Amino acid sequence: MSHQVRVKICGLRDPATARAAAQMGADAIGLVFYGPSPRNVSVAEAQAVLAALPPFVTSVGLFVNADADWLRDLLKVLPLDLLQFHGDESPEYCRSFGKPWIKAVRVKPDTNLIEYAALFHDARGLLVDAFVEGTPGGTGEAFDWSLIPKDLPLPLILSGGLDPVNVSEAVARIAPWAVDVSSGVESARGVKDLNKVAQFIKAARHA
Ligand SMILES: O=C(O)c1ccccc1NCC(=O)[C@H](O)[C@H](O)COP(=O)(O)O
Repeated sequence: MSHQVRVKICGLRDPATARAAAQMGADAIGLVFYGPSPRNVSVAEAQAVLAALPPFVTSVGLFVNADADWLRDLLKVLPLDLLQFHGDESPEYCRSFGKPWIKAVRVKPDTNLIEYAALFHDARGLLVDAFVEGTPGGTGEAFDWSLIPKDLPLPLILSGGLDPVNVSEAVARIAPWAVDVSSGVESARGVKDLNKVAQFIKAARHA
């Protein structure tokens, strides 16, 4: 039996937008903790977003080679459900926080996703994203989906350049466990457009 694809809206920064995205049917929301990103949030902003979420919506924190002590301290004051690692983190680092986590892989033509899945075997899923030199994520760029093997042994989260127009084809072709979007539902970098969020969720679910 096929599952209904889960939808994660990434890079939310304020409580009203996060709550609206959840009410539109988002299964998960992502909070970016990466200073150079236009979607970076402070601890206080993240706390406000979490407080505004209805139940059964997964809160995901995104990190890029974050200092382990800093992240441990963050988790004492921010009850994130899931950690998403976007840098060069090792499997040992990822599992050291005692929280469920997923690993992002930025796919190049020679990337072996089966090897990544073996290396990060205790991740809850593998998020595949476009490789863009110098930018660890949220680029709005897609990659060649034919590089994704059909027999990946971890739940696949497809991201990279998805938008309300291409997401239904992506779901139909790849059948991922979940889709993840940021730029494709924005009106400007870091500014979510709720009409696009609604269109994206509808298109993903009706693929
Ligand atoms: O969104 C960011 O600015 C970001 C910065 C650093 C690491 C990861 C980041 N985003 C990660 C995401 O989960 C995005 O949803 C994913 O990369 C897809 O982004 P997009 O192509 O813009 O939809």
